[in-house]
Amino acid sequence: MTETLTVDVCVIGAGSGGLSVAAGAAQLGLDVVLFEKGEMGGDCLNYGCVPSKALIAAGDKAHQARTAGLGIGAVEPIVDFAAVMAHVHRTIATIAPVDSQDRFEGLGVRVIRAHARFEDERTVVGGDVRVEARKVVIATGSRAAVPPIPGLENLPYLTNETLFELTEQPRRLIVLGGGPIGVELGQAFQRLGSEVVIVEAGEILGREDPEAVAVVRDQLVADGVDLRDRTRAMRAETSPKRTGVVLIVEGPEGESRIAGSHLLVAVGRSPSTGGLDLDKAGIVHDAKGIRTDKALRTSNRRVHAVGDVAGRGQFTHLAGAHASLFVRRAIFGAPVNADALAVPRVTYCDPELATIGHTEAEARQAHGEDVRVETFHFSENDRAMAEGDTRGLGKLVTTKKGKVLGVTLVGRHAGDHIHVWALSMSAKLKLSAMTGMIAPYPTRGEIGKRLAGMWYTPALFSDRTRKIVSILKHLA
Ligand SMILES: Cc1cc2nc3c(=O)[nH]c(=O)nc-3n(C[C@H](O)[C@H](O)[C@H](O)COP(=O)(O)OP(=O)(O)OC[C@H]3O[C@@H](n4cnc5c(N)ncnc54)[C@H](O)[C@@H]3O)c2cc1C
Ligand SMILES: NC(=O)c1ccc[n+]([C@@H]2O[C@H](COP(=O)([O-])OP(=O)(O)OC[C@H]3O[C@@H](n4cnc5c(N)ncnc54)[C@H](O)[C@@H]3O)[C@@H](O)[C@H]2O)c1
Repeated sequence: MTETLTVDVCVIGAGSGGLSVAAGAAQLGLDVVLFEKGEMGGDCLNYGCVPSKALIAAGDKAHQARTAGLGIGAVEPIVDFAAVMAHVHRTIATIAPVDSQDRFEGLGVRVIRAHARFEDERTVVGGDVRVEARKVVIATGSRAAVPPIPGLENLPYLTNETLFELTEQPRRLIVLGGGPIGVELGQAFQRLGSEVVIVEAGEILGREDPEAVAVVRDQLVADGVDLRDRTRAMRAETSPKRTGVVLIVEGPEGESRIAGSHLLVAVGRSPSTGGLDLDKAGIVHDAKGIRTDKALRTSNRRVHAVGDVAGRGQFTHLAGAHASLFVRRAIFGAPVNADALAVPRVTYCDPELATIGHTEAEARQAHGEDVRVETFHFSENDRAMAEGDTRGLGKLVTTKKGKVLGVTLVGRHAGDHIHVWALSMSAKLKLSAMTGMIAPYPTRGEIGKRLAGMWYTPALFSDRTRKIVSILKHLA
């Protein structure tokens, strides 16, 4: 028998976005229903950020052993793949209680483990429950896009949803797609001892600053990854002995065959809108996701969309930011603007590549001549020298008046050093705030202050300043 609930907020999807909405709304005293058809925690916890970072950490350990240096002898590490995967799953299990049904029920949320869909403009149904809500939030995320490559459908290819279930280490892993997923996981598997080939239709990490990508590329090549840029997959076949896969590709040198024991498809994501019956609720959507305005409202004014499904970027921290915009707008009525968020992104390869705002190329396209770029290399950072790892650089992109348009950092722990720029951009701080900050020495984080300092250097040590100093000297 169907139970009917009337609530304040109905959330569909218990991933990064949906859980943040549900927790926020419930803790503010609202009645909340949360539908989840799969695992609590969604992609990030179960098939995305968490397992991938755990795997990358194991790959990093293997790499450190193999390369050591600074007077420490390198050794070829013994990789116990089953133990590595046990670490991956232990990490998921350790974090899982934060996203669990128990925790959310403890917060007062009614959690329904079922597929949800719209029955009409104001009703959501799932399992044995019909929900009428003042506000509905769609937070159904995204899934790996599978390209229409002839033969692929007949192969046991991997995606992020199946990769972390592997019990045997791939001997030779073909990674289709050189975006963040392909590069992060490709490098991790190579370092764990698999042979990895990355097949990329354009350039790897094509959205990022080419100078920064070159640093990552050099490391991937040094690790032994076989990088095939500007290479398109034309067909896929089972290998002659049926023990693996063969990808027939067209690259700069013409057509060739790449054989592998496994194939990982990582060519982007498709919004999870299937089976929601969005049309019954009058919700406009397309291949990029559900269309939303700057308050994340869909074409049905009762319904909002947050996270990957909103087609505005695919990051856990962005889904979280969307959730907080929803709470501010829909619950407190405050004005919000999802188009104006300063969203950092980090690819957790080694060295890490972190960006916020415009790259240099994007800034030049948007601002023409009104662009200044300062570049500082880790080869001039004392901590990097002490650690014997001077790979990488930072780039600060501003207008000629000093408005920060974007920052790119590539280097060890770059993801931790982009935070200060995320604060600077979200709080719209002046560059002088960065030079006025005392940065502890010696840290890689000093790169932020150095970049800002470089921006002022020409004006500070100019003839005009010298003249002022000379006048002040005589007045003193
Ligand atoms: C390999 C990989 C690595 C990643 N690494 C990072 C990283 O390091 N940092 C980062 O910021 N981002 C990373 N991401 C991206 C990040 O995982 C996503 O941006 C994030 O999970 C999006 O959250 P979400 O809430 O929008 O969707 P999801 O986490 O996908 O959650 C959506 C939930 O909705 C459920 N659902 C769908 N349809 C229905 C329905 N009809 N009824 C009920 N439930 C439904 C799904 O089962 C799912 O649990 C990574 C992604 C991948 C694939
Ligand atoms: N560290 C992180 O924050 C992190 C990590 C992983 C994923 N993510 C999120 O997930 C999203 C999806 O990642 P992704 O790497 O799957 O997608 P992506 O869209 O970022 O990159 C996919 C790559 O595959 C290439 N490609 C597309 N079709 C191809 C084909 N047929 N043959 C060869 N190459 C092809 C594209 O040129 C592109 O470079 C990311 O954009 C990011 O938002 C974030």
